[in-house]
Amino acid sequence: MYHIASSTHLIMLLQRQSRGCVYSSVHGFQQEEIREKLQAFPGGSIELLTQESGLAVLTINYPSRMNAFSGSMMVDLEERVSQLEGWTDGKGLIVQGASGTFCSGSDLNAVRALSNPQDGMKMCMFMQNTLTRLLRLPMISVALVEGRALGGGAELTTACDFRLMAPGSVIQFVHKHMGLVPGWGGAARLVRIVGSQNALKLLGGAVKVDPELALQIGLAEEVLQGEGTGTPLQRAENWLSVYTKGPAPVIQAVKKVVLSGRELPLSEALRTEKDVFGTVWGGPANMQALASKSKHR
Ligand SMILES: CCCC(=O)SCCNC(=O)CCNC(=O)[C@H](O)C(C)(C)COP(=O)(O)OP(=O)(O)OC[C@H]1O[C@@H](n2cnc3c(N)ncnc32)[C@H](O)[C@@H]1OP(=O)(O)O
Repeated sequence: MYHIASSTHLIMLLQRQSRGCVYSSVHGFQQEEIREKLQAFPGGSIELLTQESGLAVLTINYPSRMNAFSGSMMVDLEERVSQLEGWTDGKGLIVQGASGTFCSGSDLNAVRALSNPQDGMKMCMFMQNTLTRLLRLPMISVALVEGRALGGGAELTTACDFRLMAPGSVIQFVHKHMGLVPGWGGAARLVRIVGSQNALKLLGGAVKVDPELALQIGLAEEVLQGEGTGTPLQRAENWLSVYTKGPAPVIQAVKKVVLSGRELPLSEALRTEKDVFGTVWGGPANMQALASKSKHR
């Protein structure tokens, strides 16, 4: 029998779908098994700070290894993403590295220990799931790149909606030099950001992308200039606040309609847009705007 779902039910369904992982047990992926393996390579942490303003800061924290991802940090990241998925007041997210550098990719000590193809594939599925969920969070996300974003670190930047680069910073897909290709979803996302020609150049040449080149090819949105106007994090917060000003349900709706436009075939994206529209139409922000007879001059 066919049931017409209530709009709340439908939205919950959509939310679950949009949070959806790429891999599940159907693909031979056992989350608990790989979590256990990854936990055997400890070090560093992923810190999450949520603010009343609706902005959160996620920090990759392993300075003694240039913020490389240990196994336990991969597990940490998955847990922080789960926390953010449940944060109803969230509007914006900044992903940064500790101590003035972004992330130097996976911890080479863990990579060496997990170098057999089966373990490599499991780690790859785990990180693809996490980074897909990060990109699909119902908030606008920014990677704040200071210092270097190398290998998996470069891939992580592509799991954010925007990239802001500090002067002198570098994004480099060094995988070719390691005899690898991206495996955390970085190639698929990069093609969508800069196009296949540019992606081929960046991956094939393991090109060091400085802020100027990043702006030119559309990898970065802005270079955070302006010594004396606050820390790079404050400047990134200022930049993001322009897009997150307003009530959380409206900002989250903005992200959802853009996300569905980006990821779904047109007919499906249109239907999703209609459903998301239904959540804000006649809502508190809409009623308030109508009552105040606002003009947009
Ligand atoms: C699908 C994922 C694919 C991947 O991510 S593969 C990994 C790709 N990343 C790399 O190959 C980065 C290798 N590291 C480097 O090139 C350099 O360390 C880097 C980041 C340019 C920094 O150079 P320097 O400023 O000269 O500093 P340094 O080399 O002395 O590094 C400081 C300490 O950090 C360590 N480190 C940096 N990146 C690491 C990593 N990815 N895994 C494990 N340890 C890493 C480095 O070994 C050094 O430690 P220590 O002081 O010698 O004990």
